[in-house]
Amino acid sequence: MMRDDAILTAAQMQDAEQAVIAGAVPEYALMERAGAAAAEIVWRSGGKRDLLVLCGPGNNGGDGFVMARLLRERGVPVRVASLGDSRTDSSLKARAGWGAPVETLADAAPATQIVDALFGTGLTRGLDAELAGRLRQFTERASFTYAVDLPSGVQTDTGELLSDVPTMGVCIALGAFKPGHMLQPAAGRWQRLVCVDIGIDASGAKMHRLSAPQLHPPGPFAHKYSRGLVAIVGGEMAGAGLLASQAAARAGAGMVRHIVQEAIHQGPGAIIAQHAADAADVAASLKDSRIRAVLVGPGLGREGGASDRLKAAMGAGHPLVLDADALSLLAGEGVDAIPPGAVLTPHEGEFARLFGDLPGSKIDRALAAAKRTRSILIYKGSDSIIAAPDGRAVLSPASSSWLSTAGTGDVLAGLVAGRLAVTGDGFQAACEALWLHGEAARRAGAAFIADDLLAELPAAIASRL
Ligand SMILES: NC(=O)C1=CN([C@@H]2O[C@H](COP(=O)(O)OP(=O)(O)OC[C@H]3O[C@@H](n4cnc5c(N)ncnc54)[C@H](O)[C@@H]3O)[C@@H](O)[C@H]2O)[C@@H](O)CC1
Ligand SMILES: Nc1ncnc2c1ncn2[C@@H]1O[C@H](COP(=O)(O)OP(=O)(O)O)[C@@H](O)[C@H]1O
Ligand SMILES: [K+]
Repeated sequence: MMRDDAILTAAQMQDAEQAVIAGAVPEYALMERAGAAAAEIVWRSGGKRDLLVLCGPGNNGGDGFVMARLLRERGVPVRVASLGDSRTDSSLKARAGWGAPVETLADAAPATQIVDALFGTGLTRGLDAELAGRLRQFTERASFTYAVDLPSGVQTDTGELLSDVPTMGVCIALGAFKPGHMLQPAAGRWQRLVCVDIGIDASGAKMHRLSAPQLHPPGPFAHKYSRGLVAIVGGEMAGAGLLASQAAARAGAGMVRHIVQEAIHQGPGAIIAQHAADAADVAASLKDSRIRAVLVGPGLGREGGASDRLKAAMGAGHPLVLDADALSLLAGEGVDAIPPGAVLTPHEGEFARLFGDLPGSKIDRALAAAKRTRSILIYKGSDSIIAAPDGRAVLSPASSSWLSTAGTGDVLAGLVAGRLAVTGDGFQAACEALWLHGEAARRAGAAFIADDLLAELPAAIASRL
């Protein structure tokens, strides 16, 4: 049955649909389910306001015809405009079920509500300019707008906009999310995204939407070491390391040591500053079998002894989180220098420096990089992706754009290290950290700075216990 966080590509969706059809559910029955579920959303949202359904030639258009029929039965004043003939058996059947006149897109008058059932997963190229323009006109004149499965013009598997796509009110994903529902720039093209069950089995999906984690308070016999000791190897810029240290501590680690280059104590008393002037000192500081995670990168710098400090951190044999300057330094050496099993947190620039110009969607690129390095990747951005070498991927729905401020990446890296120390599992730690990061940003509201995220973490964690 439907997992409400599964993400399927167009081809995987087709396979899932074929599996249901092979189980003796006719394709048209699936279309009826899709149309009924989408119609229910329109009904709840727009009630009896006048509605124009725009139908394309394929099964997306078929869903539109089913919606039109069902909403007419509920007393909604419905009109349908189509691009031309319906070209699939199921959509012809749905059109026959509508059984009323069909207008042309050129002649149809606007309406208070618009359903875009022009193209879904079968889109092969952008809408021609005239059609895209007409869709935009209808959308701009309507108060309620709905996209069936995907807004027409969105490439299902990459989230690219193949033609102009107006922002819709509600996007109704059918049966499972598609990559285009999570990836930019498509992911900004609606105000609300819902996924409706049409009875396909997505339990084998390897891609999921990031969901709220289940966290646990420390047990009664917990102590600071049992909860996880994190070491953060800093360098030139102590501020970034401090942000990361506090995030690691607030993520639930029992103790955080900030291994600093300059012997100046900065930051809250709970963070233990440990002076390590050079790489040998760093190596000595990390000779502690109680350490469960080492983070290196935030504030490390790239000059002077930064590279040696990085090597000392990587050589200590503890579970690793590599961020920021660590990634840039490693890019200079080639990806083979990255120890397998680490968690890497590159933004777009760091990713390009490390892996060059990989082909495919952002998901394809993240998965290829995870496989190549045998590491867990958080490929950051407004559509962050967590990828594992075994092909698992978790996609974050767009989080607060206020995160685009200096230091938020350091907070994320600290959260990953903290959760890694607690859980011992890089993939789980990445998922928990990314969710906490987004949730802290949501709670922080507008115009926050990276430090403000730290104060929101206890409440974000408390909400998931
Ligand atoms: N296959 C199934 O079992 C089900 C499919 N469903 C719906 O079917 C959709 C996929 O249906 P289809 O595979 O028929 O594809 P679509 O309905 O998305 O569109 C494909 C048709 O449009 C044409 N086309 C593509 N891009 C075009 C462009 N830019 N300009 C003009 N024509 C273009 C194609 O040649 C093809 O004829 C899903 O998104 C979903 O809405 C649902 O009914 C549920 C069941
Ligand atoms: N427009 C945006 N919308 C949502 N999240 C964003 C946006 N821009 C950046 N982020 C997030 O903010 C963080 C920024 O990290 P990074 O680029 O490493 O910055 P810094 O190194 O200054 O801390 C990442 O987690 C990234 O996913
Ligand atoms: K559509």
